[in-house]
Amino acid sequence: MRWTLVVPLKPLARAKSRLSATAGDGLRPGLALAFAQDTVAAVLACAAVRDVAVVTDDALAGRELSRLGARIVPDAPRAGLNAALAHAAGVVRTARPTSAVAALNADLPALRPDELARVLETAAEFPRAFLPDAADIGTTLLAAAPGVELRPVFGTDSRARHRNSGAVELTLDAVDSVRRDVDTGEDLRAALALGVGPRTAAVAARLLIPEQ
Ligand SMILES: Nc1nc2c(ncn2[C@@H]2O[C@H](COP(=O)(O)OP(=O)(O)OP(=O)(O)O)[C@@H](O)[C@H]2O)c(=O)[nH]1
Ligand SMILES: C=C(OP(=O)(O)O)C(=O)O
Repeated sequence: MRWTLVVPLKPLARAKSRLSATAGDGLRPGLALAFAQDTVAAVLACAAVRDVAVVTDDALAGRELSRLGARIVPDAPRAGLNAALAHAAGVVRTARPTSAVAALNADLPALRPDELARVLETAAEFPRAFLPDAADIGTTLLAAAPGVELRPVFGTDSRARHRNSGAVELTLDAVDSVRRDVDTGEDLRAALALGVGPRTAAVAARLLIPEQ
């Protein structure tokens, strides 16, 4: 089974607010874009993925991510993350009615295509399945088989909320890169230790080595 992935991204100026102690206003939007670029590049390199739609109203991110090969879906109905994901899943299914669809966060700069492929292969065994984040509190991926509605409930305590919604929790070993979302400075250090993509590495180098 090959998948269509839906990746949500807020406007860069507002993204990654919890990284403000690590990256000032000058660098944070670029860091959020670098995370999204490295995430989308890894998704597009994954053999289990047919195509990627990024849900965003950010013009710069839209240009840069479509250059990588993503389709850009405008953020509608502008009622937050879950409404945007549900809308985008509907849009991609209009084009491909029988597609398996998965939502994946845009803040996975250490993402490895082979690990994503293993997660998607396992998700394909269930109508709906999700992968908890590295902290075991949130969610990095929510998958729906062909013909099954995505019904996303990302946000606070989304691991419990996705479990309560009937989605199957995936408990795989050695898929750390798919679970390693970056919300804080400590998360960024953990992602750097796993090994991040080239765009995040370049911005992180500027963060850690201040310019003269
Ligand atoms: N399209 C879209 N994406 C969103 C929206 N809200 C959040 N996202 C994206 O969903 C994922 C998780 O978002 P959050 O944790 O709420 O925000 P964040 O920018 O990652 O981090 P904080 O600002 O620190 O909360 C990220 O990929 C965000 O860019 C929204 O309203 N629309
Ligand atoms: C929105 C979520 O991600 P974050 O950890 O970035 O808040 C979530 O885990 O449901």
